[in-house]
Amino acid sequence: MTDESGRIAVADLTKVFGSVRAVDNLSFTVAPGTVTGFLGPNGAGKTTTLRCLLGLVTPTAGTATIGGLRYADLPRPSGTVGAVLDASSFHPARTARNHLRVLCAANGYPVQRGDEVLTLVGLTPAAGRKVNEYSAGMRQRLGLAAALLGDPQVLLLDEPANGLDPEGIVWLRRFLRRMASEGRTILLSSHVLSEVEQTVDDVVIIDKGSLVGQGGLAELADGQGRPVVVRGPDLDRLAATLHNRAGLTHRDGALVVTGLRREEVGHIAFSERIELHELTTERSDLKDIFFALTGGGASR
Ligand SMILES: Nc1ncnc2c1ncn2[C@@H]1O[C@H](COP(=O)(O)OP(=O)(O)OP(=O)(O)O)[C@@H](O)[C@H]1O
Repeated sequence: MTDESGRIAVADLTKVFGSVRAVDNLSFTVAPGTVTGFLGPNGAGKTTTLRCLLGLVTPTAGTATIGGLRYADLPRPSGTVGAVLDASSFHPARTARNHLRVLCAANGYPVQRGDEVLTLVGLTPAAGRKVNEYSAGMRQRLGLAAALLGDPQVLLLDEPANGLDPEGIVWLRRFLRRMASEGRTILLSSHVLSEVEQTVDDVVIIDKGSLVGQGGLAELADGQGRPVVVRGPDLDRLAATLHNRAGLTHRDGALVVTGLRREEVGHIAFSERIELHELTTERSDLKDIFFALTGGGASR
């Protein structure tokens, strides 16, 4: 797999439905080999963007491409991109195995490919059961199996954690990590940050159709100024040294410093010969970052 063939590029994308600007001049790229969370409140424009990438919606302006090509121009669409937009649209009376056989026949894949993808998603023991007996988590897996039929370089998943129990979320996380480690590009949407926080490397955050943040999780968290927690026997002297350079609070015997990076606090302590027993960056609550960027709640 070459890098460029699996790169997702959304450039100046706008989609207007009547009076609603569902996507508003949105630009971002997603690199192969990563799992990227596409985040935003309900109605932010995530599904519309994914549908533009899949050629299901015609952009009002701008482009949404995979490997530099619009979906309609891909020489082997199902071998390039697999998608799960709605994991409930299966024929209820069909078994999972039969469902995949129908898809294999329709797309020109050998029938055994259906069984291969069922194994990949761990559904082989339930392959002979009717889909209407499937749980929400099993349907998600079946949707993924169908998306994988063409061994695509890119996976686009709309709210894949929906309906999954904690065990299912752990499974999905491992599965997507494996897919990314094979060089695939994974873009998954969610409006529930905590569901994908442990799964994604990078995030693209949108609100009201526009980009409000993009980057690695740590990078975004740092941008919001994560507090630095310091412990040691001489915190009063450190506080006196820092008091006009940073925000300071005392908590549980520690000094909590805001407005300086951990390295800066460490350097100042070192140069003032102040002994430290702990110097850590507080784990930022991504939920707070998300809310700070989007204002929280539904966009429209
Ligand atoms: N076919 C359509 N016709 C009219 N309006 C639409 C259509 N599709 C989407 N919209 C509107 O565009 C906006 C963005 O919707 P979209 O489904 O892309 O958001 P989303 O971020 O995926 O939301 P959710 O998290 O709720 O799935 C919403 O206001 C929605 O009502």
